[in-house]
Amino acid sequence: MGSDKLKDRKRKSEDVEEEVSLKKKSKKDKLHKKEKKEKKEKKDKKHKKHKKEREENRAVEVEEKKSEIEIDVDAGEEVSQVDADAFLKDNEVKVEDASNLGLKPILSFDILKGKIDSKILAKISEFPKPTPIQSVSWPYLLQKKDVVGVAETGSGKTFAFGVPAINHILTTGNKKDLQVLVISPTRELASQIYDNLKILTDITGLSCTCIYGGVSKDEQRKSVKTSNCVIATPGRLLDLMEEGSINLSKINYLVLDEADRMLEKGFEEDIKKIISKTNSINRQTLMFTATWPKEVRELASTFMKSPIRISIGNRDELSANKRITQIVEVVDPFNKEKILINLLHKYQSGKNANDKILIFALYKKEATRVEKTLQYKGFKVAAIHGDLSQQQRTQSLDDFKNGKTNLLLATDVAARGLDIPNVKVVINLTFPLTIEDYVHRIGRTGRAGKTGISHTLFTEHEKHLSGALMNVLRSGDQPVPDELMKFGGHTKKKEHGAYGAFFKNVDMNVKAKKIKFD
Ligand SMILES: Nc1ncnc2c1ncn2[C@@H]1O[C@H](COP(=O)(O)OP(=O)(O)OP(=O)(O)O)[C@@H](O)[C@H]1O
Repeated sequence: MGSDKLKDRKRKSEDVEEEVSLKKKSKKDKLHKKEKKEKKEKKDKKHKKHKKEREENRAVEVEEKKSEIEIDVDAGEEVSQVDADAFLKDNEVKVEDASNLGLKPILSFDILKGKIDSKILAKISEFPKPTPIQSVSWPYLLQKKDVVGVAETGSGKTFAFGVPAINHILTTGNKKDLQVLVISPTRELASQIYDNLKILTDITGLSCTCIYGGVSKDEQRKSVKTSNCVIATPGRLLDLMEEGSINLSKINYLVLDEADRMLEKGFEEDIKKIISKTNSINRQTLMFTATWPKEVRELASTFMKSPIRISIGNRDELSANKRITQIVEVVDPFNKEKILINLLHKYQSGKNANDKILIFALYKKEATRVEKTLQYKGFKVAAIHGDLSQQQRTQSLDDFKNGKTNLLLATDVAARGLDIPNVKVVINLTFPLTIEDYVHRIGRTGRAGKTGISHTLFTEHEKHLSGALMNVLRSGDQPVPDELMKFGGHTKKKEHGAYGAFFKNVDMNVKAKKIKFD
């Protein structure tokens, strides 16, 4: 009997165990099923989302095809072949165009009559004639081609991409959509491009927004909702994208201004993320710059469809604008500030007492120190560098532009693109980290056909760039000082002798550029 009871208890306990195990199994099964169901739902949802996106893109494509106006902007009969050839030769224009369209340049604004919006045309016709980069790029851009435009500093690249951009909104897709995006490396440059494009959007009843960091997001979030055109720096743009305040899916005209800088390490990943959210099917992509190093060309082509490559002046060799007189003085690094003060007295004396001078330092700390020294010596100087608030930066630039101060001390944040009227002299107190930056810095003078002077203090710390600098001097028909030649033909990119390589992402593994000597 005892053993029966034991058996019974054992059986019961086994039953309970089995039941528990069954329950566990069923629970596991249920969980598994639930997981499977959730996974399937997630997959379906993703699939549906992609399908919807594809359909939307296709709809945009169809819509655009329907509303696209064929613009025949070849200057055709209006410019004779002889005149076109002479123009291309005189301006050393190179057009690499795999499809051999061979469009003639637009040599006068009249040729654009009936081909672009009349209000835009009236506005730009306030200039005497298109600049060479405008003449050559407009026919291709108005035919919706991808274009890489390389032309010297101050040669009117902003309207080269800006005029077709605003005309594009008027002739393509839905006029309410956000179609044009211009990306720029600095806040000041974004704001300047905005000022230029806003002239065109205002007269055509369109809307434009500028997006950059250092200021409140609220206004930007609001105005982007009703904008057709956005000019942005990458950081703030990504910020607004991530929080869902801006949708780039209808962007079909994308410009990278200062394109080589935008494709450098440090910006590259951001740019990839941004571009991936634009309309990949119908996007016209443009890259404009004054310097186009080989290192970035391959990466650039991954974002473009059979781009037409236009260069004005011989841009294969890195060269500066020829209207700039380039003076290079080899100096002892410890004497630089004393020499600077003498130079300021020299360039701002007599009838030139009010001339605008832009001084470049390499680092924020250096700029702050030199600013204090200059103030102590009685100079009225404004400054732009990364340690200042956006409000202070904007104020400094405004004061310099409107002549409240005639001295501006800046880091490379002001090297590219800034169009400040009548800068007479650029002084490089400390040489930049790359030769491209040198070309951009000195390009703040000698703009829009004017002449200018650049005065560079070169020290042994920068001797690795002496060869590259000599080439730029030679290609600009400028004398090469004997003291510079003493450094030989070094062309290797390496960290700055005095400050190291902490200015920006400098890839020390990148092979040195091969630069030929005469
Ligand atoms: N067709 C034109 N004729 C005369 N001036 C022009 C013309 N188009 C633009 N400009 C003026 O030329 C100046 C320089 O133009 P912009 O700032 O576009 O130069 P950029 O080529 O972009 O220079 P950077 O390489 O330094 O960015 C501006 O003040 C602009 O208003």
